[in-house]
Amino acid sequence: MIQSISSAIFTEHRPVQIIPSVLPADWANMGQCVKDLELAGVDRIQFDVMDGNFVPNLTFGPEMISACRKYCSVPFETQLMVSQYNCETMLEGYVEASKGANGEPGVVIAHAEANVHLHRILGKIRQLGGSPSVALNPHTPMDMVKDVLDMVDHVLVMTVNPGFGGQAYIPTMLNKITQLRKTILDNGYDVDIEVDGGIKADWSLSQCCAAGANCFIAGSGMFAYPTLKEGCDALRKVANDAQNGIIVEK
Ligand SMILES: O=C(CO)[C@@H](O)[C@H](O)COP(=O)(O)O
Repeated sequence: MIQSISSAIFTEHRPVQIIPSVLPADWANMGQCVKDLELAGVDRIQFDVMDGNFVPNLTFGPEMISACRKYCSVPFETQLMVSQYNCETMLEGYVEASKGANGEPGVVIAHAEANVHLHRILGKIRQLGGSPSVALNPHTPMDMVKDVLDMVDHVLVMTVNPGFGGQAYIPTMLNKITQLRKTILDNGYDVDIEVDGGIKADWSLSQCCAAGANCFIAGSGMFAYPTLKEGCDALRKVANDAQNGIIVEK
């Protein structure tokens, strides 16, 4: 692994956030897992919500996520990899389940491809007391969300096709991240960029950070370490280095 010192593309950096996906956790001990993740120093915890329809896999409902709330106070986020019907009918439950320990807004992520009425869904998340975010599959261009950037707190760029953990990072997403960050900066929006899928404490995270992402979701890239703290620290170090111009080359 060669490291080079070069300037990151953007000089205005937003705070780095390390966000584990709980897909690789022991689901029979999820309460203990979110507690351990909090102790490891993560900024937020992501629950991958899959409905067996929008993606070919089935995971957590709002009750399961709410049941974890009493085990930690770190904020939650729910990525709704669900069809429009499920998104609309269960939205309130997911907004509630995502809320913080003191009722503060949790991040609720709607997929651009799943929702014909994306503008309405994002507005509803805010109205219900959530922090709205929009996710883009690898094939979806950033133009698809250009006109909702004023409504969201985050945009999530998928760096794998959604549905499963442990897949290989898709490096061609870097251009989309750069374009998004440029559009956000040019318009003066207050929006974080999240990346999700195959993100590890190596060139994958480093180059996404240099392109303008500041929130890093990692499943296998976090749980592969002997301890969760080591995983969290390794991811954070690569991100901090990248923001300081130390970019890891492939
Ligand atoms: O949303 C997804 C997959 O659909 C991601 O959150 C992955 O679950 C992250 O896992 P790794 O790729 O980091 O193992």
